[in-house]
Amino acid sequence: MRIAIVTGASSGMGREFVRQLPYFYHNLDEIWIIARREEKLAALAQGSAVPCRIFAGDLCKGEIYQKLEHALKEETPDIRMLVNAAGFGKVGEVKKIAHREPSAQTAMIDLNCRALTRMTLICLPYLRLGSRVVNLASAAAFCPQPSFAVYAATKSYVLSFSRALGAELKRTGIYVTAVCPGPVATEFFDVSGKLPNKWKDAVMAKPDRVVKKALLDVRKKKEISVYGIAMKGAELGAKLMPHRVIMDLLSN
Ligand SMILES: NC(=O)C1=CN([C@@H]2O[C@H](COP(=O)(O)OP(=O)(O)OC[C@H]3O[C@@H](n4cnc5c(N)ncnc54)[C@H](OP(=O)(O)O)[C@@H]3O)[C@@H](O)[C@H]2O)C=CC1
Ligand SMILES: N[C@@H](C=O)C(=O)O
Repeated sequence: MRIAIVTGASSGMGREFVRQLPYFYHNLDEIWIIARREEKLAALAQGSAVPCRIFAGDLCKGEIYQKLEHALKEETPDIRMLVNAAGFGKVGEVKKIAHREPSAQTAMIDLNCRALTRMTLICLPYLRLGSRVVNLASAAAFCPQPSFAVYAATKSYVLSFSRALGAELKRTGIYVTAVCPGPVATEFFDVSGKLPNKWKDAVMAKPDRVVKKALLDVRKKKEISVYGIAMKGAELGAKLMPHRVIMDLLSN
């Protein structure tokens, strides 16, 4: 059985991957979709061109992994693609977020880093020649971001992990792509709170476009997928400019 697994499938870019995957992979038997909101997953499954298997659960808790591992052992599928899209951010200074929502920042690390890693480790034995791992990092991975500190740090982890894993797996014909968009119009900002920088509104991208570009880059076996000229500029800027200068710019 040939499958794709998508976390964070109930909204935003995860959902968009599920919608677009059948056009990029014509021979998928199933897409396994993961998130907490079962009703959203059910609605997505209903309109899907490929049968979807729903795994409803919290990736910060153990139960969902047990369900998934059980299903993997039963089916021994060929995972053509794992998309790790589940993630969230919180805007604000570290101390203020800690006061307002004491567990939010460690929960961010649990989901954005720990859960993504755990999903990858569980799926690795089922990846074959030509399989892909697609990790949703962010342009926030390129440089530390005041008022987005923990979030940007988790995304640096995702980018670093993805690149190193990709280097390890390349010889086995498995390719890893870190997707690094700037702001994308999804439910992300309902959870994260108001954008820290006004210019981000001006470069807000549409999720279907970001995901289409990501899937094209995945096909090309690209290590990093960056959507749009503004974020390509941000990537280059973070390579050329001292991060202290960028952090000062972001703070103003
Ligand atoms: N939007 C943006 O500007 C950008 C987003 N990203 C990254 O892209 C990824 C997707 O974000 P995006 O689509 O924008 O955001 P959304 O908020 O639309 O989607 C987040 C997804 O993660 C799932 N999720 C959240 N918490 C958990 C949990 N504990 N267990 C299981 N699933 C969970 C949500 O489902 P549910 O609530 O049903 O569990 C939802 O499906 C994230 O990693 C984000 O950091 C990167 C760059 C830019
Ligand atoms: N890239 C976005 C989040 O990941 C942002 O900078 O708002």
